Amino acid sequence: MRKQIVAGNWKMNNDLAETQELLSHIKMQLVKKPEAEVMVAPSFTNLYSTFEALKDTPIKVAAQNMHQSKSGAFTGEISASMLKSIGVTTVILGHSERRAHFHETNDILAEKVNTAIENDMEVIFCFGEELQDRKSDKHFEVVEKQLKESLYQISEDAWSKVILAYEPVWAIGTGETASPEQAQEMHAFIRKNIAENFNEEIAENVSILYGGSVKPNNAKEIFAKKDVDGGLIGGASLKATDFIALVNSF
Ligand SMILES: O=C[C@H](O)COP(=O)(O)O
Repeated sequence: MRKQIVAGNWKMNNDLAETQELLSHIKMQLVKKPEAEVMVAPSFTNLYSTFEALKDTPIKVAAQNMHQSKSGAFTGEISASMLKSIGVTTVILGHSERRAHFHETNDILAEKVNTAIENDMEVIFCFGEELQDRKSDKHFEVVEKQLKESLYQISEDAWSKVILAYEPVWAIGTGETASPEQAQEMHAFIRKNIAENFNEEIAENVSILYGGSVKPNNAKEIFAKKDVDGGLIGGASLKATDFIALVNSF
């Protein structure tokens, strides 16, 4: 049975004090044990304090990125072992903002995925088409290429460490959401593609999150779709009441 997950990607928002405040509101409002697995991904500077603050809660902490190399002369970068040394064992890879602004290609992402798996880390692998891809009816092709070139090199065993996050770029931070039907159609395509390239069991067990302008007023309908196992949330995860509403949207 695959997991339902709500993950908040805080992106480059919130300093230390703001992070502490958001965390205390989230903790206060999380009154019942969530049915879904809950995660938050703060900035690197707030990772350790967030990890410490959430120690006694069911909320997991994820990093927003990681370098593919073990160590070395990579000024400004963070390695898998650095994350693990502070207790963080989940990392978001392939977010469209990393692809667009930091030139992360499918090849680089394949290396990052491999490094994370070698380090026994859990990966939230993000992918999704741009607006022109959808307009020209290339969205399935683009998504398949992203998966094939960055993820399908992993072993069957490694899939237990993978969470997928389908995020159509045209829906991120734009207020424009994929319709529940569009999300379901793509998630079903992804699951079928995994079954064809690996097997049915892997395809059935992998959680596929949707991301892109998910808000408390549209989450229930999207999360109710058969192949949508939760969401990777940007903007709405920065407000405790909205985030908790999303956590309770199943
Ligand atoms: O990682 C989260 C996604 O980029 C979605 O962001 P958004 O909810 O602000 O559209």
